[in-house]
Amino acid sequence: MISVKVPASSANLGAGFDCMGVALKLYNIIEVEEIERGLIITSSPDDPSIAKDENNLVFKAMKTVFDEVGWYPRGLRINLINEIPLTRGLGSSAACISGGIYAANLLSGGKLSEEEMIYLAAKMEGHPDNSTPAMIGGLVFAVLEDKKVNYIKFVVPARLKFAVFIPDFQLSTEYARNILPKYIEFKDAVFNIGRATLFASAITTGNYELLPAATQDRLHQPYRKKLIPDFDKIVNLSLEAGAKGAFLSGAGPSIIALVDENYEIFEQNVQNALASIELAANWDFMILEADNSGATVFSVQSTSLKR
Ligand SMILES: Nc1ncnc2c1ncn2[C@@H]1O[C@H](COP(=O)(O)OP(=O)(O)OP(=O)(O)O)[C@@H](O)[C@H]1O
Ligand SMILES: N[C@@H](CCO)C(=O)O
Repeated sequence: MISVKVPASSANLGAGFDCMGVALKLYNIIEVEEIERGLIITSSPDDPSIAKDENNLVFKAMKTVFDEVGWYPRGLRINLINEIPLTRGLGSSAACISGGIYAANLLSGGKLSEEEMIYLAAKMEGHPDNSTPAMIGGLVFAVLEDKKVNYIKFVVPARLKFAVFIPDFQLSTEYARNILPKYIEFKDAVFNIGRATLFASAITTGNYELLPAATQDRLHQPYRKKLIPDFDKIVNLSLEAGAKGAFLSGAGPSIIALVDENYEIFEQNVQNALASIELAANWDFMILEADNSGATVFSVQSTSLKR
């Protein structure tokens, strides 16, 4: 059996719609082994929305690899141990896709290169901003081209923390993409190009004082925040508590605030604020560091059946 550990991820990071994302230290484990016949999928904790047949996202990702390399297991057992909350904007689908591709490549003899796996994952997800950090870790700037992903990975220092607010409701990426406008105004495009560029420079040079300005967005948040009644309250309480910027995580509904040093004081301020204001949803709150490793092998016992 092969066990693969794959991180959660947060896409967009404010202005970088579909091109910036970071892996986070919150993980799913995907255990796979070849069996004599059939497909057996188990999951813990279980969730009715997790398919146990060929429609399972991990299986579908694995199958893209088997089709690509022309090797198929006789049968397959997949066990999923899920820590990443589903459909909350923390890259649960990208973890399934990148982790499934990574596991299938190991099971089928490691024929694909890292670049090929990154491309397959981005193509399947439709954009590379979750799948690439889930595959290789770090904070990634990435663009999906015709046959490859062009990307740069930045190793995030432990000093930068990601305060994650997760509500008790789901918002599917598909729905949150469908409500976006087909066209945007030229001035809004200019607004975002400036902020995304500033963000990349600020993050890589450690100039965190620029982050409150650099995390502003006009491409997706103004439309999506209407689906998240507490959005402004959470962003404002984070900034008042000392965050260096706060934004929607991926397609939402989770919200992330960036925190530099003094994160214990920030955490205390946020807990006090959460206890004292009225919110429409219940929000879980946790402080995470970036994961700089991406998908990794957790353990390998035997791989595939003898042929
Ligand atoms: N552990 C899992 N096992 C199987 N399928 C999963 C698992 N986690 C997520 N999925 C699938 O992915 C879907 C959620 O994907 P979606 O893109 O809507 O949200 P997300 O990836 O959590 O958020 P975002 O892309 O904004 O970060 C679920 O409905 C389910 O079909
Ligand atoms: N960039 C994507 C991330 C969600 O998967 C979006 O915002 O729709």
